Amino acid sequence: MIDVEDLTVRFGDVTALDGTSLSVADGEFVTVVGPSGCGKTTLLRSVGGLQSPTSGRVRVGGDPPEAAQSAGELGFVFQSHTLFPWKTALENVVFLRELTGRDPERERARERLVDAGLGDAVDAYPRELSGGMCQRVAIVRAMHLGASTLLMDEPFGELDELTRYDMAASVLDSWRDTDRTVLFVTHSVPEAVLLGDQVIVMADNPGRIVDRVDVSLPRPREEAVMDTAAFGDQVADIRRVLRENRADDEGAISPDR
Ligand SMILES: Nc1ncnc2c1ncn2[C@@H]1O[C@H](COP(=O)(O)OP(=O)(O)OP(=O)(O)O)[C@@H](O)[C@H]1O
Repeated sequence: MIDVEDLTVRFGDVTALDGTSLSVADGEFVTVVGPSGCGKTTLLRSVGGLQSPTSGRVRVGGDPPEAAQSAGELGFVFQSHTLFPWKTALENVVFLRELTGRDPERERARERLVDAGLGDAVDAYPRELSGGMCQRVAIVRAMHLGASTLLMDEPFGELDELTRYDMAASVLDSWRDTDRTVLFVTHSVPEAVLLGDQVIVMADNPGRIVDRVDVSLPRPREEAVMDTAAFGDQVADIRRVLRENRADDEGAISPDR
């Protein structure tokens, strides 16, 4: 359970988040879209305890985020991977479990890497892998940690179109199997609809939540759902909300994405 109450974060004159409240129930997959600079990353970082609020309160599973993090209950995937360069892909994946005193489950970790199309990369170091491959390792690592809450900030940004949807399918599979809570930031409205139970729509100047849209598509969702009229309607609805709340043209989300 994620609980954000009246959260304001200011950086000097910039109000990155203005009195934002948000509640994500256990097991929910909530996606976040909005124009560049509307505070999506700041929201995620605040939930993860990486950003202190100017005012307001954040709780994860009833605890301050810092406590949830040290208990290994928070997993992160950032826009650019944060792998340890001196560890192989497999060692990177098991490390966080070791750090939090859990069974590293090496064989399961190896299987996850193979399932993510990284069978040949298990014993490779990050410098030997492409940016997209490293990002996939980082996603596998977050899944393998088994944290009850997963915070993902544009995790597929560096991936090509096909790999993006393979990874989306693997994140959805893993989420369904473990029932964890996910807060997922993306610039892509179709990706937000494909993945989310709900889509949080944000606006900028100041950064705030302007809508929360239920995604009424059945699960499990395959990529083919994106070709249906119902999917197109949901995407169009969210794009309309984005346009209606656009402060100006600068930095606005492209309606084609
Ligand atoms: N550490 C910081 N110091 C100063 N300003 C910051 C800092 N972090 C974020 N900001 C500002 O706060 C606002 C929100 O930034 P944030 O990165 O949260 O937006 P975003 O929606 O994630 O953007 P993007 O989609 O481009 O990643 C922006 O105006 C940004 O410049």
